[in-house]
Amino acid sequence: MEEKDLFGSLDLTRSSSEDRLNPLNAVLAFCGLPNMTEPLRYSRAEVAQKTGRNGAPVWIIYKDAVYDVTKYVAEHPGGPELVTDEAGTDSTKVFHEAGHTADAYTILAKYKIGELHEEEKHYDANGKKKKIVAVKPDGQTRSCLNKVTCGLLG
Ligand code: HEM
Repeated sequence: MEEKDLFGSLDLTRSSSEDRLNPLNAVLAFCGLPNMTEPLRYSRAEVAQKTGRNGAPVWIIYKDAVYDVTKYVAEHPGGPELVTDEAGTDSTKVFHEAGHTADAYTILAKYKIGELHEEEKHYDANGKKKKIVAVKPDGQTRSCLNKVTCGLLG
């Protein structure tokens, strides 16, 4: 019987350079399984549908990561409503301001299911909040000095 050449028969055109360097990903790709070292990505709109209502699960966002806390809701020491009220939302501020101990953060980490798409993230790779730059429509981007000069010149 002809023996399969695991790495030789891989379609390397479909994998990234990182995949090719990581033997685990090469094996997963060979078996037609998803890349396990990359987090699953979700959009904010997708998370917004996971409100816990009508049988939907309870998902929250905390610092750009997505958590499915459906199974934790009933156990929540502050009562289930505090969590379900936030279902489907970016709960970063609320979760932080609730004054949770390190225990709560450890528990939360166990429910992580993925991350937001890169372009929807609010934090950079160092965990710092990104600066949101407001883009003004054309014609409104003149600096103050420019505006004063234009004003003086009529
Ligand atoms: C997102 C909305 C949430 C709000 C507003 C909230 C609020 C609170 C409040 C007010 C308490 C204090 C309860 C008391 O002392 O009687 C508490 C405790 C706690 N919460 Fe939450 N919580 C939220 C989500 C979560 C989630 C998602 C987890 C974990 C997956 C969690 C884990 C805990 C734990 C372990 C405690 C016990 C005290 C501690 O270790 O901080 N909470 N929460």
